[in-house]
Amino acid sequence: MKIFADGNIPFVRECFSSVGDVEIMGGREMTPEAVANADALLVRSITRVDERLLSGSAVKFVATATIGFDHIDLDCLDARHIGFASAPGSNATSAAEYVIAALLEIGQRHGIRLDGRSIGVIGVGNVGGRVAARCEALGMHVRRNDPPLQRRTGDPKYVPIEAVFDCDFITMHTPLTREGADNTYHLADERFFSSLKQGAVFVNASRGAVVDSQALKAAIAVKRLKAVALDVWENEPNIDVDLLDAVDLGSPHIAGYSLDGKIAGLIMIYQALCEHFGLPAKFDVGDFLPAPDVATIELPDEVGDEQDAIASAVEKVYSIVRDDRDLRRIVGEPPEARGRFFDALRKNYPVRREFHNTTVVVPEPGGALVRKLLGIGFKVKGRRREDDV
Ligand SMILES: O=C(O)[C@H](O)[C@H](O)COP(=O)(O)O
Repeated sequence: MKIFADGNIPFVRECFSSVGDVEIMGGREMTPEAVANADALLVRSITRVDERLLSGSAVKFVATATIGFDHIDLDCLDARHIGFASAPGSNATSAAEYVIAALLEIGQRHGIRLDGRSIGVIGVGNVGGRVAARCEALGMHVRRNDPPLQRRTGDPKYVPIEAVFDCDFITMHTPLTREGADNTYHLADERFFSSLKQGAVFVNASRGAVVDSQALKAAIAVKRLKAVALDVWENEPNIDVDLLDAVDLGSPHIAGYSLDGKIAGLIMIYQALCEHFGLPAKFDVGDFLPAPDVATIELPDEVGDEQDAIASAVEKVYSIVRDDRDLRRIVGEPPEARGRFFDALRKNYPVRREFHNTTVVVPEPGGALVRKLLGIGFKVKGRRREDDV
């Protein structure tokens, strides 16, 4: 079997060589000619898989090592009887941890206490659900908006979008869809931003085109928004550098880029391919994940301010400030090189591990600080042996 794979899927050769001949290429190099001989295609979000790419090929199976699959034309795959798999939830914890890091960093910069603030989570699937749970653990009042889930479950905890407009924070986690009742293209438009509370904080880690960039820039310019964190952009990799200049935190679509999330995605599509072709799967996540660099963080005896302590623990494991600083170097590049720069930041992204790999050692077990650390995903342990949490 010939498996053509995006080389930015870590360990893709090591893993898939066990079931076929692996040819590695860049996601943007997957042209109809290049993939004509493939039996299986392994892609990421930057490769559009549609009739144009597949016509003339013998591809029997397509997998994307991502949660989102707006880049895949599923009708085309159906019509061609091509099997399909994505990696739902694989990097959801990573994306949720990005949001927590963004909220804490914005909180520190603007002197905002998260405890007691309200946050509207728009889109409550794998990522949004995890964000909501973590925000609640931090003492925030969470309002969940997800019309398809509301219709499916009838659960009153899902509120109409108008009910989140007066939240202190808004965070976007919908898939990108361009048609139907739940169309999310430019969901955050001029009307959306003008309905928000004055001085709201806005985060987008879903897809760039869920937000109308012009409307967002206008909302920042008139100070409707106090702070903005953007991980995703319209027209990636050719992003709007004026918008980058206007936001507090910008990053190159890496919210889901923890090594844990990437390996989980790899294994999900590996197991799906094996199942599709009736082959035994011999690898699991544990075969590729190394020990974490930051296994423990010791808090001092005098912990001081709780939010400062949590922000500092998060910063030691994941520095969103470093991601922001790295992306801002894009403005020093000539305009025609900026897309390559954005792609290169993603390709060479440093190893980042999820919070559950780190144990925070606290002076006293129990209490609000411990509950919050556990709630956002850390392991926690008391300083004395008998103080295990
Ligand atoms: O949809 C997803 O899984 C995420 O947005 C993911 O982080 C996209 O990453 P990439 O396609 O660059 O691997």
